[in-house]
Amino acid sequence: MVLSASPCSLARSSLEEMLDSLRRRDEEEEKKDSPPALPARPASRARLPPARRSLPNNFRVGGSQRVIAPENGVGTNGESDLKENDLGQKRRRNCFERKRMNKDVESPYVALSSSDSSGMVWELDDDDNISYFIKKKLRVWCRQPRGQWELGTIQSTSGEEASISLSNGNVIKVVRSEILPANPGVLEGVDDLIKLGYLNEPSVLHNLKLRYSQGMIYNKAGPILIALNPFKDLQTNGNDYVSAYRQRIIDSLHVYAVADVAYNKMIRDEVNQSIIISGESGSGKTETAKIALQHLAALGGGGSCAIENEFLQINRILEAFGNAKTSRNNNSSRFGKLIEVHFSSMGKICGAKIKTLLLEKSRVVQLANGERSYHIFYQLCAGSSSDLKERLNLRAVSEYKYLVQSDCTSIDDADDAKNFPQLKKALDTVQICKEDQEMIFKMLAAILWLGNISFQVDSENHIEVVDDEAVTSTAQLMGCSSQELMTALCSHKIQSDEDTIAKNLTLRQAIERRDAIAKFIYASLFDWLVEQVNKSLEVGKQYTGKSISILDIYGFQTFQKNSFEQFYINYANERIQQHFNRHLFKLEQEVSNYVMC
Ligand SMILES: Nc1ncnc2c1ncn2[C@@H]1O[C@H](COP(=O)(O)OP(=O)(O)OP(=O)(O)O)[C@@H](O)[C@H]1O
Repeated sequence: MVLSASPCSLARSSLEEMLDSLRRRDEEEEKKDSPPALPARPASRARLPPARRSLPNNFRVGGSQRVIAPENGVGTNGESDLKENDLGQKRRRNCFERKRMNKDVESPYVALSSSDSSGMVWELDDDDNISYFIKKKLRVWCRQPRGQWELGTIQSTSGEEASISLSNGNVIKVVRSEILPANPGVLEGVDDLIKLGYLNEPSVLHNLKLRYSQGMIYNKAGPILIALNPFKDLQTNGNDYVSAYRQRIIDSLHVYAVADVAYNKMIRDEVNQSIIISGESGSGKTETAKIALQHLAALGGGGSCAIENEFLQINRILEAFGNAKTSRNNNSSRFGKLIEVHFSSMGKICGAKIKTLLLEKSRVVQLANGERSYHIFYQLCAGSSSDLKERLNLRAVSEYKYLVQSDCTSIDDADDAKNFPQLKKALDTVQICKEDQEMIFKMLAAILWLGNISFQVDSENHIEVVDDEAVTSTAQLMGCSSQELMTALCSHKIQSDEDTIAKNLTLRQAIERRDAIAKFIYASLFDWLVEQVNKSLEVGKQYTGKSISILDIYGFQTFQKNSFEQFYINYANERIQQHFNRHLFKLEQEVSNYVMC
């Protein structure tokens, strides 16, 4: 999962600014048929990766391959310098491919003559690289047949193959293209990936894994924070930890640092900030967003826990109505959210706004095996009082077709019955009155009963609704007559200039109509709830124009059958990934330019 803080304009949401800027540039791109430019980034204070600083000043870029090499030639440095240069140079090489031999040299660099005014330019030569690695017994990564990477040292080469002695003592043969240079031990477990001399896939994964095994879930990649899901409580959050962090008793990498940077920049530079959280489903985006929000509440809450508590209760509502168990995550957010926290000129929280996007409506009517619908349905069935059950004619989960179409109705470690009264308390906190709460539960029960409505086809191929308890309960909960409901489910009205013609639906169309009504009710209910939450966040607060936004949308998804929803979700993720790539690589490019100047 990746986090980054970036400033945007004052008046508008920073995400809106970012998306607008991307849109504008894409339009230009279409015209020019050239890659879109980057969105605005901080002009100053770009943190220069330390690895760059270790490059000698006399490094030049040679040839069209843009290979960076030392100007002074072979053997001018000692062994350590060579290794250092080696690290600086080869970070962009992908593998030891066969190229050209120069037997006279001691180092992996080979001199090439150049017509450019700077004289000699140096280029890495891969056979010499390998000789150098063999001679110095430097470690390499080699890819195993099943795709995993193993650490070893090259013993010898023969044609396109190399013999690698693995750390467990085995010797294996690997093709050269499957060998990558490994970083020296001194770079093991660096906190910033940019410090790695070789920035290849196994080196990055090894570094993350090593730190993870030592309980360090946070890593940096330049200005980006990489948070790994610990799947357990590491006791690195909470009020005690926040105050220790603020007093600088603890200064290890943390989401708090990202929130701190965003907060300080907003106050100092008076520029709105965004924290963008991206990653695959179950990687910990929502948890990370909560931790960032908790820290912002501590920074801007003026010592009071009220705002923190309010965020907690709002979160409970959003999770009940917007989260569900998926095959990857027992509490997966099935919607995206942008939380805008507003601050006064003194840096105190003076309001917040939640914008939600892309709620997965299809989940209400269609479930994959091992997955559940939205938590609220199970909470309502398990936790409502007998009075409420009677008013809603509510049954057990097992009696509703929408809920039993998957083989999963409960979650380990989650108590639906216990969560329901807590949800009602949260609804009270955001000032949703008892009458409105009753209406919410009525709508949920109506959706469940709607799913139980079935159809039959008569001898003349006419479709009819089976007039049973499902129809009467749905109609009663919706506040209409059974006949009105059955007509709406079976026929389609076409309005002509003079007349209204009723056309009978086919069985498939009727089922789609029924499901569409259920999805529409749920999506409208969700939007209404978010509106109520925002109203409660607005009470007595004044918008000052200063804000920090946290974006948390659910990750990429591919199912056996993908719909327009997946297209939307994956497209949104693509754009965020694109922003991340542009942000990171543009920064790299700037540093390159800086080094070359
Ligand atoms: N920092 C953390 N500390 C402890 N547990 C965590 C942390 N981050 C994630 N988890 C665990 O992993 C689970 C999944 O995390 P989370 O719901 O945040 O993932 P996500 O990336 O938001 O997934 P989705 O995209 O499906 O919503 C959490 O329910 C929690 O059990």
